[in-house]
Formats: sequence, structure tokens, C-alpha cells
Amino acid sequence: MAQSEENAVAAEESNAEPESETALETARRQLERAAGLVDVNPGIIERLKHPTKVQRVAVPLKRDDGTVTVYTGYRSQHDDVRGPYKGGLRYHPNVTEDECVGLSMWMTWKCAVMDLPFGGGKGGIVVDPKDLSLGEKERLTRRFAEEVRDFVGPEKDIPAPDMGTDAQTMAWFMDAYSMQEGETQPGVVTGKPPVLGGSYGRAAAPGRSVAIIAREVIDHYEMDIEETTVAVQGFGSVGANAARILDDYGATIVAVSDVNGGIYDPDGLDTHAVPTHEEQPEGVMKYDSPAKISNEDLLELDVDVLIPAAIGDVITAENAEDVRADIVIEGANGPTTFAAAEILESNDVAVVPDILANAGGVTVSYFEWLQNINRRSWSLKRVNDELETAMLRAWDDVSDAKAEFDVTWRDAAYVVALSRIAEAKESRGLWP
Ligand SMILES: NC(=O)C1=CN([C@@H]2O[C@H](COP(=O)(O)OP(=O)(O)OC[C@H]3O[C@@H](n4cnc5c(N)ncnc54)[C@H](OP(=O)(O)O)[C@@H]3O)[C@@H](O)[C@H]2O)C=CC1
Ligand SMILES: O=C(O)CCC(=O)C(=O)O
Repeated sequence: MAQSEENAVAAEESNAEPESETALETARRQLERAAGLVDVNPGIIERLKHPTKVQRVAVPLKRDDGTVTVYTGYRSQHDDVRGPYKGGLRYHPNVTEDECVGLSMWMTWKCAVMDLPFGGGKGGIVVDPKDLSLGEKERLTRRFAEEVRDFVGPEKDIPAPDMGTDAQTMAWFMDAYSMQEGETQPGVVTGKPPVLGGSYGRAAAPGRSVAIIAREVIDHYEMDIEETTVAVQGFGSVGANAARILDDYGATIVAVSDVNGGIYDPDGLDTHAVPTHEEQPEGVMKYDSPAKISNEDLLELDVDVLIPAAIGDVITAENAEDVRADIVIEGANGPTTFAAAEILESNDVAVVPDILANAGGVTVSYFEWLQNINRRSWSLKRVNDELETAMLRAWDDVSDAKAEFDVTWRDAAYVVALSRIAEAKESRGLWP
């Protein structure tokens, strides 16, 4: 039996409907499905279902009132055959070990889709950052950096921002790590403030890539962007930048949301006037608009393009039938469960996966890492031009795979990623 057939049989056997889907289950099922398309040694696929290592640490924090709270932190390192582990740090109450592992798998594929010399990592702390003062968040970050110091490093594993963390968090992490090392090590994290070696354009990059890919998909389906309606869930680093850039491209953004719900205007919102999460957390619902809607209703709006850009697991088997958008562009990581993706596929809804659409973040992180190695700073124009080029190259690679294999956008992105990862493993002689 050819390897692709063996992988297809394994995928078929594993497709029994799970009761609920964690990020890890979704990631594994996506992998199993795509493995059926490529001629890759089943041993490699089996290996890729598991992380290389996961570190779990206790992170004690002295609160402002003098009491101590002990938080749990994780760092999952999935695969590093193509280079150091790379991926964000999330501060959120729902962080779990399984979620970090699933997210680190997606980072491995994302870096391979973009052809970056990185593997996949992801970490986080189980904490609601809104419950912390600025000083508490700084102390928590410094302690976490100390606890994972043996695990990370500019050539080993390079964290970056994700939900609940930002450039300031990365600055504290870099400082704590550098103090341990006895020398300043800007390359240990990306997404830093530019004054510390951060790259211009990094904060907006994942939203910018979502907008670039949305523009290409709209063109692919022969739609006119000036007549395209868009709804965006989440108005943070990813959602707000995607909404504003698509607005600038001429699309009509009819709805955006924060954790409390969304605002809706069928004539189009002025996205530059709506406060982002960074400008005012939970500020969207306080903005004056013709109508308020729930986050659930936003996902079911009759729009051309839906961009879930907040949390994972929002389009599920329960609501996928009610999605009325023609195109879903995944701004968040893992917003669509495996079961939901199959429903959307049978309803002819095109779903463009996170591992392509939001990959601008890690791509500009790579540019930042290069700038740190070379002790040079690139202009914002250069960063945005190189990001545009990188996104269009990845878009072409995925489009070619989609045409060749006649598969979904997600399967096509997996084909590109798995082929590169398997070739790297075979070249290193790990899988003769
Ligand atoms: N930052 C990055 O570099 C990258 C992030 N991503 C992914 O994008 C997603 C968003 O990350 P990011 O933009 O950085 O996060 P931010 O923390 O910057 O923003 C999150 C946004 O989502 C809103 N939100 C939070 N919880 C919910 C909820 N339950 N329902 C609806 N909205 C909610 C927040 O609202 P409020 O203001 O009210 O809190 C805020 O507007 C995550 O899945 C992340 O993994 C992907 C690639 C790169
Ligand atoms: O910039 C990075 O290294 C990682 C960004 C990230 O966590 C993601 O793309 O999900």
C-alpha cells in the first residue's frame, strides 16, 4: 500500500466524532486528514502528532496586597526539524496544556507554509491578565521567564506575543532572560518595542496578513472588494488591524466585536474610530453604533466574509450550519473545529486556514530575529513590502496545491507544510 493510502486509512479510522474538541484534537484530526494526501512516511506523521517536549512550571506571584498566588505556566515545543521553536505566549484563564500543544502544532505548520527556518512552539499562563495590575503582570512575566530559562533562547525557542500579551510583556521577558544570561539577548523574544530591537510593523502584521489573504481570496472568487461585506470577531491585535486594513482596501466592515459583544452597521463602520483592545479593552461595545449584537449572532451574519479573530473553537458542530458567510478567513488560531469545518465544506463555504491567513505575525517575527542578529533596523516600509511579498508567495504555493490536489484551502496548506517538514526530516536522515 502506498504511504498516502496507509495515511488515508489511518485518517478514516480516526474520524469517529469526538464528544467535544480540544485544540489538540482539532490539530491532530486536521493532520490525519491531510496525511492522506501526501506521500509521507507514516512514522513521520505519527511523530508529528506529539510534541517533542512540554514544560509545566509553577509561577508564584506576590500580589500588590502582599498575598501570594501561584499560577501555572506551560511551554510546548512541538517540532524543530526546520529551526528553533517559535510561537507566542498567551495569558488567558482558559490556557491548558493540551491547548498549548495544539497551538504549537499549528505553529510548526505555519512556519513551514511560510517557509521560515523555524519549528513550532507555544506557551502561556493560566491567568486573566485583566485581574492583574501592571506591576503584577511585570512580576509574573519576569518569574515565568526565570522558570523557563533553560528551555528558551535565541537559537532554541523564541516566544512572542499572543492573546493577553504585548510588546511590553516581551520587553520584561527579554530583560529577565538577559539578566540571567549576564548579557543583553534581544533575540530571545520577538514582538518587542522597536527601541529594544523590536520590528516596526510586528504588532499589526498578523492582521495585515489576514487582510492581504482576504484580498487575494476575494479576487480568486472573482468578487469586487468594494462590494464585499465583512464581519470581524475580536478587535485586538489581529482583528482590529485586519478590519482597518480591509476598510482601507475598500471593503465594507459591517460588524466588529469585543468580549462583551459586537456593533453592527449595514452601511459600514468607521473602523479607525472604534477603539481597539490596545486603546481601550472592552471598548467596542461602548462605541456608539446603530445596533448591538451578540458574538454568537455576529458569526451568523449574512456577509460575504467572516473573520473570527478572537478565540479558538467558536465555529463548532452546533453553529456551523448557521454560518451564512461565503468565505471564512481564520484570523484567530483554531476558531473552527474539525467537525464544523466538514459542515462548512459540505455547504460550500470556503475556509482559509489560520496557518496561512494570520502567518504575518510570525513572518515579521522572523524579520525581527534577522534584524537582531544583524544589529540593523528595517524601515516600516521595508517590513510591510517584504511581508506582502512573503504572503503572496505562500498564497501562490497554497493555491497551486489546492489546484493540484483539488482539496480545501486547509488541506492545501497542510500539503505544503507537511511536504516541507517531511523533506527536512528525510534530508537530516532521521527517517531513512
Ligand atoms: N498577536 C499575535 O501576534 C497573533 C495572534 N493570533 C491569534 O489571534 C487571536 C487573537 O489574538 P490577539 O489579537 O493577539 O489578541 P488581543 O488580546 O490583542 O485581542 C483579543 C480580542 O478578542 C476579544 N475577545 C476576547 N475574548 C473574546 C470572546 N470570548 N469572544 C469574542 N471576543 C473576545 C478581546 O476583547 P476585549 O477587548 O473586550 O478583551 C479583543 O478585542 C488569538 O487566537 C491568537 O492566538 C494569531 C497570530 C498572531
Ligand atoms: O510571532 C511569533 O513568533 C508567533 C505568533 C503566534 O503565536 C502565532 O502566529 O500564533
